[in-house]
Amino acid sequence: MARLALENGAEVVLTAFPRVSLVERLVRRLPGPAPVVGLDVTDPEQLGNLADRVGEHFGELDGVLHSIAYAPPAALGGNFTTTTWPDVATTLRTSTYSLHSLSIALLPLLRKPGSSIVGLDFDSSVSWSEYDWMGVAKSGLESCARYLAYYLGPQGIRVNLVAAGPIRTMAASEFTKEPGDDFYATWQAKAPLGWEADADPVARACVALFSDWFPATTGEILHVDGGAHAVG
Ligand SMILES: NC(=O)c1ccc[n+]([C@@H]2O[C@H](COP(=O)([O-])OP(=O)(O)OC[C@H]3O[C@@H](n4cnc5c(N)ncnc54)[C@H](O)[C@@H]3O)[C@@H](O)[C@H]2O)c1
Repeated sequence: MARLALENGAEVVLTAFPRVSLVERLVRRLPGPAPVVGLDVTDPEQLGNLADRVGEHFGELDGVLHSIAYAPPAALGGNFTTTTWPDVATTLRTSTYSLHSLSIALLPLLRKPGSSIVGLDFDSSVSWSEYDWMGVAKSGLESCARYLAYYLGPQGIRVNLVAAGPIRTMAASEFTKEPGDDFYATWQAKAPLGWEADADPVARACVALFSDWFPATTGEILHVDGGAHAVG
């Protein structure tokens, strides 16, 4: 996403957790400079000074991408019926409430009217084997996005989600650990357009939602999954 935005002339600031140095190393591979600020989205103090820290780089933001999720292993992987509240709470705080906390923390910097918040979602209209409490968190994320759309709309700020098909990332490997579990192949077979588990179409959809090509769209979930959500 950052690569695509930079290639298209945007300026980008990235947040990093847990290690800023790791993201700074990744940034060196990008086609242009992108400042990095540390952010634990569950830490009220870091959220409280986020606008100041980001503001040191850019006085105004055209958009915010929420690409944050975490669930402890005990909240994933078939543990749904035995997960305890502290693990559920961590999942919801990091993966659901963070859309609210990140958006509100950066609200002073968001251009009004005309800016856009985009979050990454995974279809939560059905339960998925192994996804467990992250599925619940994504349902909450979808609702949170609709409420933010309602409350921020009058300031001309749009809030939308991109529901992506599965992409091979570190986080995704947490719930596709079983050797015979070829979730990706199943998805590819189901999707009318096929599905290469490639992040590029997902990044393109995010950039489109940030652009002025969706000026009247908010509270929406845009599926970028090869069409898998639409077929039984
Ligand atoms: N990989 C997939 O198949 C897939 C599919 C649909 C949606 N998504 C969503 O895309 C987003 C990115 O996930 P990913 O798969 O690229 O995995 P990832 O592990 O690369 O991304 C998760 C991100 O959350 C950040 N994070 C975790 N805890 C944090 C905290 N306390 N404070 C701040 N940041 C924190 C991590 O630093 C990491 O950058 C997530 O919202 C995920 O649910 C992923």
